[in-house]
Amino acid sequence: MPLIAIDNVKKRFGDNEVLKGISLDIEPGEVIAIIGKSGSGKSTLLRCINGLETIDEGNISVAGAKLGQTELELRNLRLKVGMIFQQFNLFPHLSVGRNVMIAPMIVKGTSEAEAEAIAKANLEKVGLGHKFDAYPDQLSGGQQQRVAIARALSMQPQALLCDEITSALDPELVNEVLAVVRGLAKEGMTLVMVTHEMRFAREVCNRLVFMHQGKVHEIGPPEEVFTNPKTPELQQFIGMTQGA
Ligand SMILES: Nc1ncnc2c1ncn2[C@@H]1O[C@H](COP(=O)(O)OP(=O)(O)OP(=O)(O)O)[C@@H](O)[C@H]1O
Repeated sequence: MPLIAIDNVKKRFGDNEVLKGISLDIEPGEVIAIIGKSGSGKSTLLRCINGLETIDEGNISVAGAKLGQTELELRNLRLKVGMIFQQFNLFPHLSVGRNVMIAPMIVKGTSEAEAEAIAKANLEKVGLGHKFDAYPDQLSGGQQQRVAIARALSMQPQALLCDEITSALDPELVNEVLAVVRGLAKEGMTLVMVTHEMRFAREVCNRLVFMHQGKVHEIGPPEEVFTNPKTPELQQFIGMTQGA
């Protein structure tokens, strides 16, 4: 059974139909990169999977449970699927450790002692165990994004959605974040990433989804998609991103 099943999903903003019938099954442990031009609907698709946007038609289910549209159902969904954004959105007045502890404590009622243990383990995992008591403004952007990853992991999600998580970083900080993602992929975490890091997508992802004008235009293993694009739209996109 797929972990995430997306079936003929349509999404409109006013007259603008942004997702025009997306179907995609994501298996447990798969690492999927979503690529495509600006405005093709990549972020909207991720936000629909996480219930941050409602859908107009179709179905999404996660771990066999259909994505409902009530606030409670969406909240339960967000417990299963974590999301990391371009902006790290850490609380500046809280220490790194508290930033990671707070979601499980508030959302799940995890005890402070348990939340601390989980936070420490996840900060270790992203290479920042020694920064537990530091504050976000004492960290580089790459380190802050790694804290955001630890924060998402602390909710013990079944899948992680990553929306251009390295786009706000200086180039020299990109690799430390991608290394963390690579580690998660190796451990078997299900990952769906919107990314412009083509080399990373090629090396780490099982499948690549090329979106064009609100549709899955091409899909397949990265080698196949990159070396044998079937449509002129993908050929043109690959030409645009060469060297990325
Ligand atoms: N909240 C919103 N209200 C109205 N229109 C929106 C909203 N969010 C997205 N859109 C529109 O939906 C379309 C797709 O946007 P989306 O952000 O999903 O594209 P994208 O492929 O992720 O692009 P980018 O690479 O630039 O982030 C765009 O035309 C955008 O203007």
